[in-house]
Amino acid sequence: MVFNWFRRQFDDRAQKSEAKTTESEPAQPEETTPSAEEESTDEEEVDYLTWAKAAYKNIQQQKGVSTEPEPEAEPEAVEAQSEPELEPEAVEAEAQPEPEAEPEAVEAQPEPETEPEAVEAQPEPEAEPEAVEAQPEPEAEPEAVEAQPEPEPEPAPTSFLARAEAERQSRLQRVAESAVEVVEEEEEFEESAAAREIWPTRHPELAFDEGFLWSAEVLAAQGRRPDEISVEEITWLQKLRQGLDKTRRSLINQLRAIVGQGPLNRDAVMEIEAALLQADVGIAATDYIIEALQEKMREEALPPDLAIAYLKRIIGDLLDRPTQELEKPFLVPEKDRLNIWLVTGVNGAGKTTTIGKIAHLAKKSDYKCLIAAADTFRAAAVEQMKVWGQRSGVEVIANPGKNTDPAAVVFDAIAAAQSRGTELLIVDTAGRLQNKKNLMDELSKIRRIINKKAPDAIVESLLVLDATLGQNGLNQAQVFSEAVNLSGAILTKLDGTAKGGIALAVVQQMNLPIRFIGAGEGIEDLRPFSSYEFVEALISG
Ligand SMILES: Nc1nc2c(ncn2[C@@H]2O[C@H](COP(=O)(O)OP(=O)(O)OP(=O)(O)O)[C@@H](O)[C@H]2O)c(=O)[nH]1
Repeated sequence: MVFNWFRRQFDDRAQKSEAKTTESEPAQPEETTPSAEEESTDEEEVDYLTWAKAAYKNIQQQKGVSTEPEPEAEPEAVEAQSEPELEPEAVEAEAQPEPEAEPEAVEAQPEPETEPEAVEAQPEPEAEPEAVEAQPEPEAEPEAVEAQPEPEPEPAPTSFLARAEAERQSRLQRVAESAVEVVEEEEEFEESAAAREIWPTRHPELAFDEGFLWSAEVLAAQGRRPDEISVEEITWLQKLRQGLDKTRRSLINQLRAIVGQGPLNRDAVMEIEAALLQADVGIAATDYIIEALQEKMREEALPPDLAIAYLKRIIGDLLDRPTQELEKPFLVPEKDRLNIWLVTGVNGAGKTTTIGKIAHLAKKSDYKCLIAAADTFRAAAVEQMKVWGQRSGVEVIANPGKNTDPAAVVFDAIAAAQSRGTELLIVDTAGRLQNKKNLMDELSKIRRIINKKAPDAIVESLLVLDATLGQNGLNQAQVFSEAVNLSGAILTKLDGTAKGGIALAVVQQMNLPIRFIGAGEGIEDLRPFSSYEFVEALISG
């Protein structure tokens, strides 16, 4: 059973549920944004806590039972590689991925047959002990399980800010208590003979802390199961949240201050408008959000917490709009068929890095993947692409000559893909903007070659946009959308920018679905875009 990182599900489960969906309606959307009414209650938080503990144990177990070479070795190797000074030989030696290592690490997850008890047991707090006992950990402590659910009902504070602070404090208290339990369990585990054997394979950096709990809540809220969560998913969410920190701080602090004053009024809405514009949400998307808020306010007075929940919902719906039209929440390459993803964008936007990261996801998800290095314009681009190919373990088709015709490289790459049964061919393209006519000619020639040589392929044209450029990036995007029929956008460098709101502008102004987001230079720092996760990372407290 292979985890499909594009679909964010195990492949066989996704296929089964798709089959079920076509048989029996109504269909459940893959991504659901909880309504304001569904916002977390104390009771749900306790469930999340149980969920988080189960996920944490599962992750430790995945690392523990693995008899394969260190799975941690890969990200470390990759981090080391991102130094540009690294010797190509060293990269080659370190980057040669153990092809079996990852799938087996995935297989090492608990068998689905053992899951039903755990899954059934979760929603009922009474059933919790079985859920925890069902974890195949001999040292699961009954005392620890009994000690778990002790949420004291708290006196309802009067203002929103006071209530939020009280909730936060009580939650931190519970997290701290749970962390103690988990640490105690870890200590006992550490003392056992089995643990001494496997201890080095554990993830010392993965702490059961507030960040872990937040990530767990976000995954649980999307219907994910604790037994299918891997350390990469948790660390990615933590990274995303950390990356959006600057945007969140400026946006959320202002929103908090505004909505904390009581039911929304005209002045408050104007202040929200200013906060959105400062986060580079753009005029069109801001107008849309504010109009939706005002309409809701005309219907009913919104208390502060509902106003925030409603705002999250509006933003989530806006981000989902293009994918709802396509009825495809994620961009998933079709198996047993040639998918060609043409990656465009200006120099420096992060195309090469992004292609390397996507190739890595494809490899991890068991796709037969190939890269075409068709940016023949910039001298070092092909070499750079080859380094990323080595990192991800994906072959790069390139033409060794200087200033070769990019369309010829694509022609060769398609031929290679067809003869090898490749499922995903990712094409790197030149990003020069100085000469718009050349760019358009080049891209349309590549497109013609694809249409002619691979008429049955599923083709996507993806635009890579540097989020740190904010609204300026959108002007560049416009040029590319004139040159090639874009089908999606990829936002890079979301880490450390205060302009994360650009995601909303891309959707609203270009009507392009965001397909992936990048939040770092490492090979694991890119994931399929989830509006729910993005909004939670952007607007969570
Ligand atoms: N912080 C951060 N840096 C990134 C991210 N994606 C790419 N970069 C960095 O951005 C720089 C440019 O990335 P490239 O992948 O070379 O960009 P490109 O679009 O291929 O540029 P050319 O090769 O010049 O066409 C590199 O230093 C990358 O490490 C990201 O998500 N976060």
